[in-house]
Amino acid sequence: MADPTPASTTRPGKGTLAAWYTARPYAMAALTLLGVLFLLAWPHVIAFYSWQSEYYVKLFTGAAVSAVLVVSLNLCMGYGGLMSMMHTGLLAVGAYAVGAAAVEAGWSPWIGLVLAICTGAASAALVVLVSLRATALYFGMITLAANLLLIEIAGQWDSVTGGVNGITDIPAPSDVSTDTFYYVALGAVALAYVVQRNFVRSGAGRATMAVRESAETASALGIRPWAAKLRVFTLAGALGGFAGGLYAVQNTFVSPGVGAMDNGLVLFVGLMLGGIGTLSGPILGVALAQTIDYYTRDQGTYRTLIMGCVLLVAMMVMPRGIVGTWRVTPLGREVVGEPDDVPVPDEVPGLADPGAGPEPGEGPVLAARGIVKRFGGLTALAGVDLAVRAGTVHGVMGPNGSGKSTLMSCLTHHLRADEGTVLVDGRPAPRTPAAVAAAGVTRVFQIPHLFAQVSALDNVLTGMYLRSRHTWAAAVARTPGHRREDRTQREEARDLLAFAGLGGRADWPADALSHGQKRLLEVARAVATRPRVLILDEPATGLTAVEVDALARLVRALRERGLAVVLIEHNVEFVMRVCDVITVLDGGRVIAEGTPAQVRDDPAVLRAYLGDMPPGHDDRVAARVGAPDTARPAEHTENPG
Ligand SMILES: Nc1ncnc2c1ncn2[C@@H]1O[C@H](COP(=O)(O)OP(=O)(O)OP(=O)(O)O)[C@@H](O)[C@H]1O
Repeated sequence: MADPTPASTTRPGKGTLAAWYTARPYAMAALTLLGVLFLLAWPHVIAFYSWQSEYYVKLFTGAAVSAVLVVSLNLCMGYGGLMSMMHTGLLAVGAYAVGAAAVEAGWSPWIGLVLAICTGAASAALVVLVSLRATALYFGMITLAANLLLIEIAGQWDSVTGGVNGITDIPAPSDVSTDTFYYVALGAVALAYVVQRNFVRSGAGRATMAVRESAETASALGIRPWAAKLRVFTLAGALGGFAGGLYAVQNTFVSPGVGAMDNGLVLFVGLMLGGIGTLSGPILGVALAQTIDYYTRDQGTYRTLIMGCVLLVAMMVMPRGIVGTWRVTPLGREVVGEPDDVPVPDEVPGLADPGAGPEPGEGPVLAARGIVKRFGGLTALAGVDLAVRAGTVHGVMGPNGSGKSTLMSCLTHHLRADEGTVLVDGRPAPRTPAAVAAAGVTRVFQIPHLFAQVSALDNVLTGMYLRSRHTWAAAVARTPGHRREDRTQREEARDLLAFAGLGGRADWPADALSHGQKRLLEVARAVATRPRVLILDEPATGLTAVEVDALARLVRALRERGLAVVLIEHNVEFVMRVCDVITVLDGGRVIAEGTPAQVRDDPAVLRAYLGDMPPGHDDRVAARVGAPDTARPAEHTENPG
């Protein structure tokens, strides 16, 4: 099964490798089937060979419980980018939930397992909620503190946890033999794997990875970083609690020692050895780590040392882990189609249906009133007004450092203006960038902000996050409604890519595209949000003539469908070609506004670009601003801002 994050790609080609690429899915399926059959047959096989078969079945059950826990760790660290040092704590929380339910309350351990999932999720959610503003490093430290706190609570809360002695004699569910429980644990691993896979392939999973890559970009697509973190860590907590519940049932006891940090070493070894951020790697890795742990069981204090060395070597020699490394070898690479010429469609269905929020009225769809922005002693914007109307391409020009990007950041609330207001449809814009995007104002940054490791298609699908009508729980359960929506979104994303001239590269990782293709992909991803205002910050930089044409076609198509496009651009020819209105900034002030023809001949604009010059030197402007006739009288609308 291919992971959603292709590490490296290759073309089908010819010869032996091509034959291998054809045979590979079958070979992988056969290998997986063999592995599954071996695991299913294990209790019978070992009963045949050993009189200690129950011990070995329990050993495998323990490994399965660790596999559930490592899937949980992979979800938050690999896909969510959230360092967790509290996974042994989550194991303990789940184990105590089962212990307390079964021993203290006398409930069935099965009910205890449900309770374990809930308490694991609640503990993880609480940790995220108290660390919303924490950076990655501090988040890791907070989880470490949380783990210590959980162990302390377990040791002190005698009436529920049994204090330092813990809870013993947790009854096994009736009629469940060692072998049956082994199969239950195997089923739990399969369930955890499916939950993980469905989540990372859903819109919520793509949003999680978007936040991991860049919270700023994710916000511009309407993804709330805190919500994405809360979601993935809560899901990881639920799986961690589930693993803890299984642990308690298997071992029939739980004590504060279960949460001890050193128990987590085997998890980290498994995660790094198998391949963090891959679907199957961590499960394979934890199986290997458990095997090493088993064979070093008689080494006393050296056992931890050996594990530590394995972790170190794995990280130094194979930082991608076994699965990650396999996937960058010629044999394991993801095969993508040749970049064939997919015809450019005349229509993209989704484009005709722009925008969240109310219908635009007569007034500007996006407006700035008196925006002032200072960086220390530097006034980057000194009272800028801007009014962007639906169905227009509004250019924003100005020399370097004139404040264009700062203005865009203030419009989308990526930066907070010191003075002034931003209005969307005449009403004050929401406070956060994600909420501004949700209100229909999307932005493409000056420096490409793509999700490099995922495919072009997945990048565009990430842009559709806001439009999903299904919850992440529906995505994890793969309900029929969610599957239908997924199919429709994929078709639309492919159409959009084709419309942007990237039809043949939908399955390529974004990283493998040329600079110009990356810019176009970013625009396509922003269009996928179906904005009503699309802000493009220097989109034509570094594009070839063909790519500039594709961009111009896209921009015109958006205007025809009633969108407002705000275009910051230094490519004057491009601006003159596609813009209806142009605002020119200089020194943080609006110095001119009008049609391309008006702005082109404006003396203030000429001065801003060329400095003061003697009369009659307007011909220099023809080269700089692209004016065919510089002798025409200036008719400009000056706005001193
Ligand atoms: N985060 C920041 N901290 C300090 N100064 C900043 C910051 N961002 C921008 N500036 C300054 O504000 C002024 C306006 O910068 P801005 O990037 O908005 O200009 P621009 O017109 O977009 O320029 P360019 O065309 O080169 O991208 C510049 O003097 C810049 O150095």
